[in-house]
Amino acid sequence: MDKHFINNPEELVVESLKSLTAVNHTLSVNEHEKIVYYHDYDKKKVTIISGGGAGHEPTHAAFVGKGMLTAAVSGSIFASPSSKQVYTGIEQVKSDAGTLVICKNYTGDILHFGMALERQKTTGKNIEMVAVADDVAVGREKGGKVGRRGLAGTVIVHKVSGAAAEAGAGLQTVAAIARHAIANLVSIGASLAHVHVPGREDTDNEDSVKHNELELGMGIHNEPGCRRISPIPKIDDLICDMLKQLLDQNDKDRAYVNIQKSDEVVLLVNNLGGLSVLEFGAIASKVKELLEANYGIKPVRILAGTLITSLNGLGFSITLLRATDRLNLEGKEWSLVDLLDAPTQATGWPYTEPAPLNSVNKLSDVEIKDNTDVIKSPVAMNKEAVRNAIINSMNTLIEQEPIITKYDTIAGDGDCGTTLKRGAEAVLEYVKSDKFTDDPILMARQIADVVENNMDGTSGALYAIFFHSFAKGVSEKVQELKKVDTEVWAAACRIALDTLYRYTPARVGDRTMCDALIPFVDEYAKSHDVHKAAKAAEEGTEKTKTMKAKLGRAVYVGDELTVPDPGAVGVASIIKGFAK
Ligand SMILES: Nc1ncnc2c1ncn2[C@@H]1O[C@H](COP(=O)(O)OP(=O)(O)O)[C@@H](O)[C@H]1O
Ligand SMILES: O=C[C@H](O)COP(=O)(O)O
Repeated sequence: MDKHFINNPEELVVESLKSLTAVNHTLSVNEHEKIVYYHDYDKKKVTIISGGGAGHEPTHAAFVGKGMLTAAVSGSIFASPSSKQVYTGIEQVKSDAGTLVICKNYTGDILHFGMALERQKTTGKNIEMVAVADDVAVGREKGGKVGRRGLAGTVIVHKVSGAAAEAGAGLQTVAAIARHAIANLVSIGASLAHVHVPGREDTDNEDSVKHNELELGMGIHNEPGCRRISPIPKIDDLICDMLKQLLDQNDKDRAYVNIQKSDEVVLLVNNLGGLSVLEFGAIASKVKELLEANYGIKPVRILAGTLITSLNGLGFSITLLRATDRLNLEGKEWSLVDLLDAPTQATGWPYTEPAPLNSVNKLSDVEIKDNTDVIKSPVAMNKEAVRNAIINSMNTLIEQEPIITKYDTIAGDGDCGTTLKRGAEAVLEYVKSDKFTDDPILMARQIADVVENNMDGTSGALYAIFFHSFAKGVSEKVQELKKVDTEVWAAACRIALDTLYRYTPARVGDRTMCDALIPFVDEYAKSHDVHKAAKAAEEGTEKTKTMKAKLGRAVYVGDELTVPDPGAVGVASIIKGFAK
């Protein structure tokens, strides 16, 4: 997708950096050198500076804050900042205790950060530098002298380093902790598409990721990974493939960290910027499950979120940190998990209350027992007659699904027909099962439960309200009248409609399902004649063709509607089936 609101890359970077100082009052920004820094830092503690190309936000500037980075330097999109920028950044947060420079293992970063480091050393600065290389996608052979790329593990190094510095560790200790973390990190990504860099020509070409394929191990600058996969695999298969790349010790080309189920493992699932929160959440959940199912690894910490992106990259990455070892430095035992748990004011860090190691959920899910509160009917109904009537009704509704879908595609979002069909099929399954009962009160409640559990959207809600109230009405009327006949059904419908009125302002003339339901209930309550009532519903539905919608999505479509309201067609179909 090469559509952007802002196409000037330079403006993008600076304005994005400024946004961080807007949301975090402890930060300042040097716009000219594109440096975000924590201005209240303690000059007696080690400062941590990182940076790199823009386009990976929140990395790095959103990780600036007490307890994490002291400063971050941004280059242009996907390009390293200059050594002058880095030099300035180090100067900006110089400290008596020294500075640790963290960069990702990309040639531009290594050179520019390295040059700045050397220049700073000539001034006598106490300064160290580490380069993060956690990507396993490009194995040893292909990686050659360049080595592994830096991915989401970089953020973990930011955090453990910043926490150690905040705890007062000396520079050599902080650097050792950073190096230890780097040596225990493995990451891999998967992407469905390349990203477009704002301001650049459209980059679609014959090498672009095709619609039916994905790139396993794609880098965060559209770099190739280990292979293309087509067709796109099921997510479970893809995750298993990715976990194998991370954990398979038989793969000598990329077995970088030997992680066993006895280890303390931190899992980071990272959104590369373009996955919906919905889809990303599902992926993160599956990664956790498959890591445990296939490797017996239950992470002691799970981080999930958008931590290092590739602009709006349609993909995700998995990072594992082997956090088992404790480092004994400066007379203290340093735990990577404790350092990850330490608080920070950096707004980009997905802080959650640290759970005790290996804690388990203490609460069990409450279980609602089916219909234990239902009063037993004093009378039985003609079970087969009612079953057949319901079957006729549901089959009629199912037959109408295509036309309802057609109308809702025009007047709504096209899902009304399938919603109703799904509900009808579930009701059919119930009435044909041995759960179907001759107890009218229990039967009405079970129908309501089936509707509620199988229909969603507006229809699902309205039908569930109606049928739960209908069940309540059946219970009241059967106990009052000690019989089961059309008088009871009609009275229960009236009670149900009166309840529905409390949840929707829809009345006749508003172009909704109520244009069929209200005439039906009125006629049925008056004549107890389902055929007359079905006709009334049909007529009410026909009138919706010329109505102006006052409720539902049809309101947005405007006045040019000539089709009947899909919801009303649904109601009329149900009743028509009963009248057969
Ligand atoms: N406020 C409302 N009250 C009564 N019926 C409504 C209302 N809003 C929508 N409807 C009915 O719901 C139908 C659409 O159902 P459905 O597709 O489930 O809605 P949605 O797409 O909003 O979830 C409409 O045709 C109309 O008959
Ligand atoms: O954003 C990417 C890196 O930070 C820098 O990449 P580069 O080495 O191509 O300049």
